[in-house]
Amino acid sequence: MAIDKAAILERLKTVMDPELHRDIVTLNMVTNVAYCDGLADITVTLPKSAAGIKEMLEGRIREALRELNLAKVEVSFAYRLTAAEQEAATANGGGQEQAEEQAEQSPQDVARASNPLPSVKHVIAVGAGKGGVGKSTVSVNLAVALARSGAKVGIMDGDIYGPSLPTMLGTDKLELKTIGNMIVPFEMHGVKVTTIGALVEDDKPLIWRGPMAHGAFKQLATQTDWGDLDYLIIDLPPGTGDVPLTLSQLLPLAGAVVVCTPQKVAQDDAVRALKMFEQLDINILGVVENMSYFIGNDGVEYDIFGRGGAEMMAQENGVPFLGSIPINMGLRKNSDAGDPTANFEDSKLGEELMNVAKRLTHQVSLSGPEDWTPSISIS
Ligand SMILES: Nc1ncnc2c1ncn2[C@@H]1O[C@H](COP(=O)(O)OP(=O)(O)OP(=O)(O)O)[C@@H](O)[C@H]1O
Repeated sequence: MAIDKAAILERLKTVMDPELHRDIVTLNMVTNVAYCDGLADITVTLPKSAAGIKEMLEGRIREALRELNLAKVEVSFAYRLTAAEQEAATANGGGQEQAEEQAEQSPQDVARASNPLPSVKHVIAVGAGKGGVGKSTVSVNLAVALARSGAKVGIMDGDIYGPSLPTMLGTDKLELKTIGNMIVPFEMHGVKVTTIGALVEDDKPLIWRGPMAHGAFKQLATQTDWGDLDYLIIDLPPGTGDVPLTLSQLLPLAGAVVVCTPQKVAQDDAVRALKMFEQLDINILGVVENMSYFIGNDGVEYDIFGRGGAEMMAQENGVPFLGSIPINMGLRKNSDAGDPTANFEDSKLGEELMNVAKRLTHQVSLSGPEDWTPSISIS
């Protein structure tokens, strides 16, 4: 068998990242492969925070290349700094050169260089480690809260496997319009909305293979006529799959919000989502604790799932906490009825939702370059 760079890359595609369960080539971690006369030289670039998996990865790489019978394999590691780490290195004096040397092209660098949505100021992804924790509910209510505060807001159903936005925003009976090859977004509750749900038949199972998922997501994001937006919220599918990877390479993000319920099992999955965003070089804007507590008819607050669990998880992982949303029957009913505006007529719930949005805009203002000031202020 002829050995060349392509053959080495093929073998490296069998090496999986232990956290993300995807291969290191697809994750863009293999930043250099050189081969000559039986000697292979491989460079793997990791986020600094993943330095601990270096030995394990090296072992897996050597194992994967064994069947090529190479005379010698050199594996070296480089580390990618987050934007905050690069700034800190520069501020510490003399660190810039080192930071530049270490900074490889991350998926977000690629997205920043070719931003297909320059009229959108801040793209915010909303993700969760697992389904059913209220990711779509939080996405919708954040979008409406931001719009009620005067911002121009769009929301996109990136949950291409199980779109909930048509029901939650009441667009399910509406017909999608296009002009030329551009989708005209619905305008509901003060928010521009686009969803894969409008492009496929109801009740049809949505099965996408990797490249199809990539194409559907890309088309929805870039072929919607968003106009000027302050915020574009993207409701991601649950877990750590193809879509976040596509997103990280496609759009420069202000960051990601991770939704989590308080239970320990939900926290473990949310930590996986945090790690995924970190590895894709996506800034974490914060964690939202959904279904935090329940207020009974007796007015007593019941901590059904262990209120505060997600906040503690956020603290332990050094990421901001954006606030708690209670279990609320009205919230569920309004979601089913496609009427999120009604959530803001309940003073306690409305206040909680507005507070989460306020903290989010604060984190966004901290996340970007200095000229990225948020265009609204929520009091
Ligand atoms: N705080 C809450 N109080 C009451 N009901 C809620 C709350 N949050 C979510 N729900 C309800 O829970 C169900 C699941 O919520 P949602 O669809 O937002 O979850 P999800 O994490 O997006 O799920 P998936 O990713 O599997 O689509 C919905 O019926 C929603 O109305």
